[in-house]
Amino acid sequence: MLQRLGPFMRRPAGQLAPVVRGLSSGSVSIKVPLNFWAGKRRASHEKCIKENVYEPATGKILCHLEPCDAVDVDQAVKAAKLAFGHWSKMSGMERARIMIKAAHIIESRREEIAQMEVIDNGKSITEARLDVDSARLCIEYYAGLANTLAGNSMVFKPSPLTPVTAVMLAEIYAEAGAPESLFSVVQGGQETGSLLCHHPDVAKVSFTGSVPTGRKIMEMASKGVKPVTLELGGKSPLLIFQDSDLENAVRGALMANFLSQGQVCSNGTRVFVHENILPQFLEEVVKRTQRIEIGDPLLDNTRMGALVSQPHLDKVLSFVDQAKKEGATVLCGGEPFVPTDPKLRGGYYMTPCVLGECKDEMTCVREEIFGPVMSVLSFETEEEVLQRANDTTMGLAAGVFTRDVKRAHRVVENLKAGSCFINNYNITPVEVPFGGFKMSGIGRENGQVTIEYYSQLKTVFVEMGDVDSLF
Ligand SMILES: NC(=O)C1=CN([C@@H]2O[C@H](COP(=O)(O)OP(=O)(O)OC[C@H]3O[C@@H](n4cnc5c(N)ncnc54)[C@H](O)[C@@H]3O)[C@@H](O)[C@H]2O)C=CC1
Repeated sequence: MLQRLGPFMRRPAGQLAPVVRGLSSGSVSIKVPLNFWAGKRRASHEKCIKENVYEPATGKILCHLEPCDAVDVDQAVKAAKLAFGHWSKMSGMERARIMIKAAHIIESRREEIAQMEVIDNGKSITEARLDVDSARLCIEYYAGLANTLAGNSMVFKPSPLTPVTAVMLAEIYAEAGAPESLFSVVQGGQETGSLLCHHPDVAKVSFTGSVPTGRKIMEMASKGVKPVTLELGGKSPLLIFQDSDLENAVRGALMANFLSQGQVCSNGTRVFVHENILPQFLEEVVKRTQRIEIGDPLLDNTRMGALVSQPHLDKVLSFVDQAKKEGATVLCGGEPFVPTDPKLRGGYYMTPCVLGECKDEMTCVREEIFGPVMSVLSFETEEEVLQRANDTTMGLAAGVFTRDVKRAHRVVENLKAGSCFINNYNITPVEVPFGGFKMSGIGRENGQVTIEYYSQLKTVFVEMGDVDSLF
């Protein structure tokens, strides 16, 4: 494993903390370039201003980001175009074999990739392992479909806050035998992103991020009349009826709010609870929220790691302050958290928060916070809660807890959201399409339908007889 981690340089031995299954928080410093095209890692061609990238768990510098400029983006796109030529001439079976090989490599390097993801992103190792599994399953699923279809090449720009693991994926595809530059990585922020959107050889733009940025992406893509897939933000409702299994409803509410420190687009952050069960629900949900183990995300027993950056942590905490000013009650959490381990003191931690006495018009109920903050609201009737649940510009996901099957289906039929969950939340198997209604996006990821968003239909007429001319 350490050999595989060769490119990631460890700090001097004296600074090494006890190793947790190979890596420990604060022990990694990456010196190798993070762009990848034409078969290898590359530095940006100009000596540009390097930006610091911080490890969320410790606040230490993890690596430096060299944003790609127009020349780099052009090279990467041209190389991807060449790769498309090779890939699309291969048989479906050959493409599927390469994808399956990539999935095997991911499986064999699961722990190493998961650890780098934790170091890059700050989420707990338990979640990161599941993420690696879902990446593998996704590739396996589409390998199954690849047998009969044409393939694409892709130039991927990760978030400048988490640049590390996408390059590992690029290396894995190369190792699996994919044509050079089939999957390339260019690093950078909005300028690099807009260069990609405007590049004449980019045929399709797929974007995951916030609604305001998604709007800009769509505008840019429209200049070249390019199709877009947009996976944007949410403010999803979770409806808990009086006849729910309370234990499962509480579990569902926690899963709907606190995975990845609340940085999950589909989170059910507006939790509507029937007024008759509100006190029991709040007591249980607060008790369990307070028990969530916060700390070193590389430790197995940690359930909540660090938020992705200091500015983002500040933003989430300011949402909690704003909620207090607008009359919500902080039932637990919502404070910066400083772990006892000295190496984690500079990390971006907070205690998960439950807000009570929330009202529909409050900022915490209307705006996406993208942090571990659950807003709880009470309701009386099904009709009322449906109207309030749908009263949002977004529509990514929604959930309902009830023992009444008829009610469950009636409610889901009326919820305006792309993914609806009955008696569970945040389940996203790769076979099932995922995407939003309203301003939460355009198009779908996962499932067979996604193929349509990444394919062109071509109709070919072949005349076997004579042309029947009117002239
Ligand atoms: N629907 C979905 O599947 C998912 C949606 N999200 C959403 O993403 C958001 C959080 O992610 P962030 O990275 O903070 O979003 P963001 O919108 O700030 O940034 C996303 C990406 O866009 C790039 N970018 C920013 N401005 C740009 C511009 N003018 N032109 C081109 N590129 C630009 C950034 O460099 C980054 O890579 C939340 O709203 C969340 O709900 C997150 C995960 C999944």
